[in-house]
Amino acid sequence: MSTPESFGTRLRRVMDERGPLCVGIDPHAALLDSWGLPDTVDGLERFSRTVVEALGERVAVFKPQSAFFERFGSRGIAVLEKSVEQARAAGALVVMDAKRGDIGSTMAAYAETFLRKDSPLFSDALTVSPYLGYGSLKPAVDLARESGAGLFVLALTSNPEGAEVQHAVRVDGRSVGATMLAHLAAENAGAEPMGSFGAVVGATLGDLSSYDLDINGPLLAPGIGAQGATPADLPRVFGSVVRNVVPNVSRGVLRHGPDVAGLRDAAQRFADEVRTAVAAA
Ligand SMILES: O=c1ccn([C@@H]2O[C@H](COP(=O)(O)O)[C@@H](O)[C@H]2O)c(=O)[nH]1
Repeated sequence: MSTPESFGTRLRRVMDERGPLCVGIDPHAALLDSWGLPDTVDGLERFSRTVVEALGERVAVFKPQSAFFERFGSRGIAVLEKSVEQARAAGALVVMDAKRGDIGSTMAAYAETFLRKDSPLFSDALTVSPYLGYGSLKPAVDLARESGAGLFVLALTSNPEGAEVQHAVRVDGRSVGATMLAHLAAENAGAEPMGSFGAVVGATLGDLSSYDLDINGPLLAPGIGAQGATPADLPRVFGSVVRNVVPNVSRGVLRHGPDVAGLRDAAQRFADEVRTAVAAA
């Protein structure tokens, strides 16, 4: 059996071709309403299809937020499956934002759901929570390697509440967030052009120079737009690893729909601002 091309390799290529922007597919009830859509499965389907059709051939990555699909039950999950398929068919990579994390034996089932090649919800990468211990993620790490998929591990999240856990200092003097980054650096050691095991690090967090963000892997950076960060913040937050950053914008783009030109213009504006910021770094 041939080894699949790794997520890190595929991500680097699409970032080089399209720029690094990741657009979130977050069908909030308020957004459905502002788009003139009902808060129903039909509204969910029209919203998601519009986003993918507008941006699928332009952005590097889509990040569907699973919660907004799950709230509609099995029919919402069916829309999510279709959206993933359409996004991947358009050449974008899909990072499923489901933030899964559990004891290893259950984690293995989550991994089967999102990281097994023939699963209906197979995604190029999955967000995972390491707060049952990094080692509990091993089934997902192993299956991601086998499938050529990736993970984004919550290390330093964009929300202010995350600090009480992630900045907590262990007996060895290292913070919890720094420990997660160190695990990821070990996972990605020697990978070229970069590893497949990324960290979630909020663009909202200001100066992170006390953290070693050089994990030889991608850094998914939510927080731009609705949460107040801007592309211009990226060099200050990420320093020398800014070229590994996948900046995520969800509501900041989505609020410009349902007009396709509005969505495309908004995504292009963010993409241009990211390019300018990264080039100047
Ligand atoms: O630290 C994190 C991790 C994930 N998210 C998710 O990203 C988007 C952000 O949406 P915006 O509308 O651009 O604020 C959303 O799906 C979050 O669940 C995050 O914000 N921070």
